[in-house]
Amino acid sequence: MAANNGSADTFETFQRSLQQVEGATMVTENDSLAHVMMQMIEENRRRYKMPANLIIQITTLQNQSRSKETALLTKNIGTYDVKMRRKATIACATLNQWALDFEGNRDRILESILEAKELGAKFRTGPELEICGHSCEDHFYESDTFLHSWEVLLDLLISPICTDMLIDVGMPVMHKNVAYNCRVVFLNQNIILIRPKLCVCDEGNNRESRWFSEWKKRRQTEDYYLPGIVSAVSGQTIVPIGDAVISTKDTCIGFEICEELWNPQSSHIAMCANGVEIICNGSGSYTELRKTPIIDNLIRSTTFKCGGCYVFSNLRGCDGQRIYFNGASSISLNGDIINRTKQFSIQEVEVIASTIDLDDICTYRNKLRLLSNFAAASPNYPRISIEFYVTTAYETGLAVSVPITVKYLTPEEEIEQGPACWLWDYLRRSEHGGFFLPLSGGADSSATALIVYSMCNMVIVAIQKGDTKVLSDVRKIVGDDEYVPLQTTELCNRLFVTCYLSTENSSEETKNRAFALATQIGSYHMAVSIDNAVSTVLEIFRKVTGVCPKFISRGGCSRQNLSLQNIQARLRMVFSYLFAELILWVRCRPGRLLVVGSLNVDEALSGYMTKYDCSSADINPIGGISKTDLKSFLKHFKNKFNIEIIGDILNAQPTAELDPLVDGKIQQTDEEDMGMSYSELSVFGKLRKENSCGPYSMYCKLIQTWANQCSPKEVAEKVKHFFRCYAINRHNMVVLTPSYHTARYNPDDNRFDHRPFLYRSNWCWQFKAIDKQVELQSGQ
Ligand SMILES: Nc1ncnc2c1ncn2[C@@H]1O[C@H](COP(=O)(O)OP(=O)(O)OC[C@H]2O[C@@H]([n+]3cccc(C(=O)O)c3)[C@H](O)[C@@H]2O)[C@@H](O)[C@H]1O
Ligand SMILES: Nc1ncnc2c1ncn2[C@@H]1O[C@H](COP(=O)(O)OP(=O)(O)OP(=O)(O)O)[C@@H](O)[C@H]1O
Ligand SMILES: NC(=O)CC[C@H](N)C(=O)O
Repeated sequence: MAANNGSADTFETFQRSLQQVEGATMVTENDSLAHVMMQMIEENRRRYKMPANLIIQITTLQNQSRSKETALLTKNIGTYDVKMRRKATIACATLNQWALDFEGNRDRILESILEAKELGAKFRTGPELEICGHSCEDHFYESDTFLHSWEVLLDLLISPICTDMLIDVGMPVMHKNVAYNCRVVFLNQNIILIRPKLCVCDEGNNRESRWFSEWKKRRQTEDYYLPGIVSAVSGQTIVPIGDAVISTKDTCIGFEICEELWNPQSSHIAMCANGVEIICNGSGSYTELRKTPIIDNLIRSTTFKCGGCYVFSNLRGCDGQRIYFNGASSISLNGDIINRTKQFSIQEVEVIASTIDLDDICTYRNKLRLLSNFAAASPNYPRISIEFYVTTAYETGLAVSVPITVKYLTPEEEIEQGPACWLWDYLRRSEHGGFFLPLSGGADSSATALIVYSMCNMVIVAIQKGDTKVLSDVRKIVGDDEYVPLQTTELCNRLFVTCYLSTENSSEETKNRAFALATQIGSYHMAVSIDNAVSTVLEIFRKVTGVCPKFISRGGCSRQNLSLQNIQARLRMVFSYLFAELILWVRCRPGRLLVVGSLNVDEALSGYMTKYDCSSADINPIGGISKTDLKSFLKHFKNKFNIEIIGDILNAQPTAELDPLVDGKIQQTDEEDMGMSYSELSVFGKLRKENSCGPYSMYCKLIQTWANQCSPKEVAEKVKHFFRCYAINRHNMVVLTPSYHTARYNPDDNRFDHRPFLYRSNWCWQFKAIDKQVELQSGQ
């Protein structure tokens, strides 16, 4: 029987809710308190068309104890606010997608949706272009890429995993023959909105405007005609495409796509001023040293200035390019970061969810008088309204997420982890059996070896944490279905072959250092003499020409000297490829190894390298890192992993060891050969690329920076020498081994640093400008 004005089912639900409230006592149908409560429930239900269970649940909040009956009754009006609080759980996915891997991408998206549900979220957002992958590049010209993206979306629409959740995915969409980079928002098989990117990114490694146009019609939508395969399922023919926001029954959600956050006129400002409470940013932001705190600060300042919740969902992984997406997705509320995924991880799918009290946004914004006044005058946003609640009915027990303190990785830690993750993705995706590295015992190849070791360490940690995907990948790589790696050094031995390739000019010191490092990290190490090969090549030359080149120290000229150096260096490359191809065959394992190169930024810039020697490999994890940053990394690694030999490696003078030794001692040093120090090279490299300095402006900057150590004339000579070497050797950049993009000083000609490779190397006009300045300075 119903109690008074309440229906029987309302009363029962009320009873059940009370049972869940700690300290609450049971009530009978004729109980006076119950009577009042039932009246309230019914009234609220009528007035606000709210589901009964939601009202009951919130109402019982006030009913902690029957002994407080009077207090409760007098607080009836007050209960009103409590009932209206809106707590929403929002999920943000970080996914390791791969360009054109539609199947894998779909599965990872589904997994993330499942995880989001398990975390109690009613809304899930994901990274930019997650369906097709970010680095499809000129595949965005192909209609197949659009077709297959719709096919994946269809799979998502019909998947039972996706029901009763508002979902937002990233994919390319062609509208009126124009390609847009979009978010597609759907709910229960219906597409709610297609939101195209408003400003595309052409900075750094990004070339988005090559494939996508910006949606220029601000605050406008048009009809998008759905492909037949999607219409058949959703029953919709047209859906809105454009710059709009979504109104649910309880909040308003808006979208930005990656670069829009960086836009000085970000649309989140107008959206926030229009009452949009949750803004999702699906991102494809690649990593660079020291970049992550910059992104977090942008996000934090967004919600600090405008209030609201900003959900930044980034990609992770090497999706087929030199860049690495590092994850570090975050959820920010009213100026604080409240949740965040890891920066660098080999976990393919990582979902975070936060519960936020949306009323905290109203309160925060209401206090921002500047925003409120701006908002009062701001024009309206087109709203797509849906019959859906993002807030949850059973919210009383939901704890809201609180601000967290983010601990940022140091640049050294970024070098330890970023390239290691990139190598891991490259290895498993290219289906190789491991890596081969010519290990000289010098700083560069040793740093490279340590990055491979770091990769093995991350794999071990992930497996110990129960990551079955990582375990199955390792098993595939080593060709053993039963294999369970237990220790980093043991895994390193399976995945990593190092080789010291000596000539008569190699010293015992470097040989011993290479051996010691290999032993300490556990790599499968070999020491091979290539002297016979060098003499055989020279003998062929002698037979053909009748002469044989000599080192300067043995009476030859510099040309002969150089050729003798280059033979050794280039033969090392030949042997590296031979061993990489066959060493797994020798070890009775299937497959072959990837050759890893270890040329650094400064050598690339100055041209202190032999074209097609060990600088030519399959991939290079340190090709975008300067010697200065590499040395700090080595120091950090020594302390963190306790690898003693790194100390000796750091103390050694960098040397190519291509000139003859005298009494077993190294005569040649890199810095003497190059005529500049590595620290000077780091300065030149940064000014050239990051500050876009030509010779003249570099000189002008350095006469100030180096005022205490060099005269203007000396500065001029150093700058001129650098630019001469750079101009003569720029051709090397064209054939640079693909390397992990690390920093903004990267000289990679193929993607990041577009320059000619045939220069007038005397820079006569530019150098005259410098000379004039030197004269002026000297006359002062
Ligand atoms: N503008 C241009 N466009 C296209 N190609 C151009 C070119 N200018 C020269 N070339 C060609 O490029 C090639 C350059 O000669 P290449 O054989 O590379 O060698 P090269 O540049 O003559 O000398 C290599 C230098 O690197 C040093 N090195 C070598 C190996 C290892 C290390 C170490 O640090 O461990 C140092 C070595 O001591 C020497 O000083 C030649 O074939 C030349 O004709
Ligand atoms: N004896 C060697 N055995 C194996 N590889 C070598 C040997 N000498 C040179 N290499 C390869 O050639 C690359 C270029 O040599 P380079 O001297 O520039 O680097 P490094 O020896 O590692 O470091 P550093 O410049 O500090 O001496 C090395 O990184 C290494 O891969
Ligand atoms: N994909 C993008 O739009 C990149 C945006 C931004 N400039 C970044 O580097 O993170």
